[in-house]
Amino acid sequence: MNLNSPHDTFDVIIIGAGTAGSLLAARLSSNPLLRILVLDAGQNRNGDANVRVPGLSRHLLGNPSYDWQFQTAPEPGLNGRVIQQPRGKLWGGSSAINSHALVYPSRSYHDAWSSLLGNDRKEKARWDWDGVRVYYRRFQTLQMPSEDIRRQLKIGIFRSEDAGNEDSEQEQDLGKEDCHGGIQASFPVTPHVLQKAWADAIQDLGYNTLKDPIDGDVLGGSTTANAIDSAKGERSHAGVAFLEPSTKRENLFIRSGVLVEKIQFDENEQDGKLVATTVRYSEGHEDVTVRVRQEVIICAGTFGSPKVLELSGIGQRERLAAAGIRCLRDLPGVGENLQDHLNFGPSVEVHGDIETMDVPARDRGVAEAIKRLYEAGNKGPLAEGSAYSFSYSSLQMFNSQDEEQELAALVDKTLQDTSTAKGLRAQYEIIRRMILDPGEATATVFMTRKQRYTPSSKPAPGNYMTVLAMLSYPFSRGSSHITSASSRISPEIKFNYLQHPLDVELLSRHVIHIGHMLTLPSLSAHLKPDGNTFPDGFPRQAKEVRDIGGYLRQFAATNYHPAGTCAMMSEELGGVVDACLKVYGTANVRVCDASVIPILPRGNILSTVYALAEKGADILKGL
Ligand SMILES: Cc1cc2nc3c(=O)[nH]c(=O)nc-3n(C[C@H](O)[C@H](O)[C@H](O)COP(=O)(O)OP(=O)(O)OC[C@H]3O[C@@H](n4cnc5c(N)ncnc54)[C@H](O)[C@@H]3O)c2cc1C
Repeated sequence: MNLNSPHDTFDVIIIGAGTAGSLLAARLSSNPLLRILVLDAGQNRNGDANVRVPGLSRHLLGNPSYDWQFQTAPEPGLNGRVIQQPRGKLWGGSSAINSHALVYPSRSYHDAWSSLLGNDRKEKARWDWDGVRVYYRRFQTLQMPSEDIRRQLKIGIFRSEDAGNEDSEQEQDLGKEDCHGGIQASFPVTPHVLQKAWADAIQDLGYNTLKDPIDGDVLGGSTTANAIDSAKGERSHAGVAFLEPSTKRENLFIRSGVLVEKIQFDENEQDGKLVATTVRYSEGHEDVTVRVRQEVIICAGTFGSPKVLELSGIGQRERLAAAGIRCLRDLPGVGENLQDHLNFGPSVEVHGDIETMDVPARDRGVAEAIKRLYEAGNKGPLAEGSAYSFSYSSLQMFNSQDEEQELAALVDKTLQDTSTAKGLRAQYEIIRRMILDPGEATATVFMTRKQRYTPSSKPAPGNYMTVLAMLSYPFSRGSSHITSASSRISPEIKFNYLQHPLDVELLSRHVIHIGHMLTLPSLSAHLKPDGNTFPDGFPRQAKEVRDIGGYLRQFAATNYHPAGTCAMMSEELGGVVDACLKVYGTANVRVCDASVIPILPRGNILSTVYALAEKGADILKGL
């Protein structure tokens, strides 16, 4: 490879054409003066039916044509279970294989994120709510349903962020002002009886606010958006929304099916910082080296980004030595601080005439009819997502004053007994505040219209809804590290799920609350009297935390939200990137993807990844 060839020299090299990488490529390539190269191990599968059709997403997971197929080491807190961690290996990355739900974080979450940066708070790189809120609208276009559906599903009013006057008509105009990005966000087209029942139940509980879900203040919920283009009945992901339209630009180059091995640095440092000069990748059996003039941006995801850094000599000195890699920068935070959202809740049998997703799973004829309906006009259950019914609840919502005090004392005592490093202490203090603040959610509770925990591989008879509590801010932390100098070997991944006692305690308390929700007339009217509850033996109205822990260890599942392995925090707290996404100790290497999220947001994280990529693009463009 002739490195002097102008064809192999780029101003910016983006590693990973996933969720964040595709968005960044689109935004940065709007400047025709920048010659940009995007590298991804996966292929362009934008036209593939399994990717396009929302209801076929189950065919993507565990399939090497789309999925990296990561898995954890046996997890001691989950009875030694090995947890599958799918990650997208295609254009659009994990946004092209995920479950579409679009959920937004809270104002104080972002304010807390910003506090982890210490004094590194530049005006243009602010990560508090005021510094980021506009980006939560920019990546998407809202496709609002009819008035009738909005009423039935109690969908909040999205308003324009910058209209200024709270009362103006424009403010109420469903967010047309700012929401004009490539991702299409839609709601159920044909509301299901259980989705309506959910929205009613949330209202009966008194916490459907009908407020704008993107305004940072919402506690409560009802029906959330999915990243689905309802006009086409197709998944809307970063590969199709951002990367594909940008391929027309002559300054954007995309190389698919190539595995990045490492970044290489100049022998001379600049002001004591490493200067990236080339990126090496393999294409089949050939090694290729490309030169970079300005920036290398790693967007390889929560497992991929720390791996690229470690293979390039940036990470924990001892780990790199053990893998046979020369350490160029000892940066202890690389690959640490791994966290994920875990969920659990009962599957309960509903009346036999309520058609849930169990019916096509069991009955081939029904599945064929649904397929034909889709083929005839991209409509029907295959055109919609599987989870729209959400709520964000705080334990404080259900507690008496005495119970609140008891919870506060328990949290304080447990945290006193848990010794931690400085960075984690700062995070724990934030999580403690979230738990004790009645205005913050401690769990996302959501409903799917199908059974889980089926004892055999075939769906059990009967139709079900499953109500799950997902702990918003877990305390347990793990790591993802290389064990070899070969880029072909997967990292060793350990989450230490439920290792922290408060995770078991808080998730169990939310599961108890699900039992209360199921007694509300709006939901209980749909439950079959004496119907089944899964997992087998689980008490539908569990009353005690001690009754639930064992079920969590055996049945809790991931929501597939791993984050945090290249955390944006001050270096003193164990951070890996600064407020401008730059890796500490380097002059021109940045990370921009879920790995930089220092603490998980209250709910699903896709919107945060898009928002941080939008913000990253503005930072890089000097805006
Ligand atoms: C099954 C599943 C369901 C989910 N459901 C939801 C949901 O409903 N709502 C929600 O909010 N979130 C959901 N998520 C999470 C969300 O999709 C991810 O957090 C987000 O997409 C991550 O984006 P990213 O840019 O960090 O990484 P990714 O989108 O995974 O992108 C990383 C890219 O880097 C490439 N890459 C990695 N290493 C290399 C290398 N060495 N060389 C070349 N290329 C490389 C990969 O191929 C990939 O394209 C889900 C995730 C999964 C997997």
